[in-house]
Amino acid sequence: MKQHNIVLVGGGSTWTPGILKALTKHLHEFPLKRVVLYDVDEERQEVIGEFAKILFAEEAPEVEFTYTTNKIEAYSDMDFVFCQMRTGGYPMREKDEKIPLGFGVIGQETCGAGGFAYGMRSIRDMIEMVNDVRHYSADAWILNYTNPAAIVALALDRVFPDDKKILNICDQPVNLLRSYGRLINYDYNKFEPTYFGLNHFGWFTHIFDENGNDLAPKIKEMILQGGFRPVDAEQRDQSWLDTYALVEDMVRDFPEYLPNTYLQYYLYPQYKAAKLDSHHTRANEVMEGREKKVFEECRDIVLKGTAKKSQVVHNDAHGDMIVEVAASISNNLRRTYIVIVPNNGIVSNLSNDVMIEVAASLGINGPAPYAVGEIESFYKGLIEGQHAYEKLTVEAYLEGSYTKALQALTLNRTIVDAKKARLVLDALIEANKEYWPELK
Ligand SMILES: NC(=O)c1ccc[n+]([C@@H]2O[C@H](COP(=O)([O-])OP(=O)(O)OC[C@H]3O[C@@H](n4cnc5c(N)ncnc54)[C@H](O)[C@@H]3O)[C@@H](O)[C@H]2O)c1
Ligand SMILES: O=P(O)(O)OC[C@H]1O[C@H](O[C@H]2[C@H](O)[C@@H](O)[C@@H](O)O[C@@H]2CO)[C@H](O)[C@@H](O)[C@@H]1O
Ligand SMILES: [Mn+2]
Repeated sequence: MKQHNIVLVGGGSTWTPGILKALTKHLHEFPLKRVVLYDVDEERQEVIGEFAKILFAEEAPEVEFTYTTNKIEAYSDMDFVFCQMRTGGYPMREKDEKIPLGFGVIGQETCGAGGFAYGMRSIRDMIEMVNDVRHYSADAWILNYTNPAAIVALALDRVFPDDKKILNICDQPVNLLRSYGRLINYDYNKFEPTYFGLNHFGWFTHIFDENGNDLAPKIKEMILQGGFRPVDAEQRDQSWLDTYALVEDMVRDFPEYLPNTYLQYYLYPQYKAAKLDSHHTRANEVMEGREKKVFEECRDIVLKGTAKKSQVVHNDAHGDMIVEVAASISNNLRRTYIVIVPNNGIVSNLSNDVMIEVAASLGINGPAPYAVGEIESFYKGLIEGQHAYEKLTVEAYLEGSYTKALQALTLNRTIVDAKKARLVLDALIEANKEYWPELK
């Protein structure tokens, strides 16, 4: 089996320890020659990098491991680029969440005005990353987690239409599958799901078992009877438990399909905005929780000189997914994952340029998505509105257009009112001066 060279862009991310753990766990199907962590923040990179040295020495000493802030070292001679950057970091995420809430609309990492602001920041760095990678490793696969994945995917498709080796992914569908598995006490690995939508904006239509029975009706029934919790509920903060709990309301109101958790921001925008605390948002929860814990534990591991029994290298769907996707592509395994691809007729009544999230078989030539066919009016209407918002966001960035930015936010279901959209947009422009192009 081929031994791979891989780089993690955003090597100082809170998710890096989990991905590294997944890499060591999957060596049998995804052998490694060289692993590089790359980040623009030297301090973050050093903490995670020093921890990773210990992890590899203990779990896979044969792997050449380095960390760097140098692009040439990071991107030269790579087979896979795993990308998970956050332009502006958590302090900007905090503004994305708090500024819209100050105007009474949803403030969320990837949805609504917050997702718009984050998207406008991510596009610039993501374009730069692809150009750099292609300069130093023309054939590398780029697997991207960077959010908002829907907007990033659309922007990269626009700017690099002929690049067939960029794949945008999200772990939320597989997290939902794991959570359904826990709910009905069934091995989620045996599920065969059908799913359609945009990223953070989709539905499971069926969840088949290995005998061809659709388990979706049973899952919906159980949710209606006893509520819904994430597979790793014991490790979740309260805000995520609240988010999962509201799936019950969505299933009651719209019982046809099983919704992605993120749809609640669009289906109940006023109710959700009223529930969110504009003084203490998810960004605060993460900075006080996951970020603090990951960095403290990594420092502690370095002091102790061992990563054995560490909590920080706990492994979940996030780490597993990106490594398994890489293994499926590299070894032509043709396993099925839910990924983000150009529509090109997969949902037959949506336009070709929509970046849809669907089940696809992943092999050496990339994703081969399974056909979905026609979708019904409710879903088509929601998706087309959201796609128009995403497209206008990308165009606002590429053209430096204030009008398109205002159109995008007005179309977003979490805002709707154009006067409110203008107020939020102006406040976000002020907060993002360092990152966005000038909008005229
Ligand atoms: N698609 C998904 O389902 C999914 C799941 C989890 C996280 N994410 C995304 O993964 C990313 C990381 O999340 P996090 O919460 O760990 O954030 P984080 O801030 O802890 O980590 C991001 C890292 O990226 C670095 N960075 C910023 N700009 C960079 C650039 N241009 N080049 C290289 N590195 C850069 C930062 O310095 C930071 O260390 C975010 O975009 C997040 O939204 C996506
Ligand atoms: O609010 P955060 O930073 O904790 O999470 C935001 C991300 O939420 C989803 O990711 C899940 C992930 O699916 C799962 O593996 C698990 O570990 O928890 C995460 C949430 O904490 C979402 O898919 C991502 O796009 C978000 O960035
Ligand atoms: Mn996601």
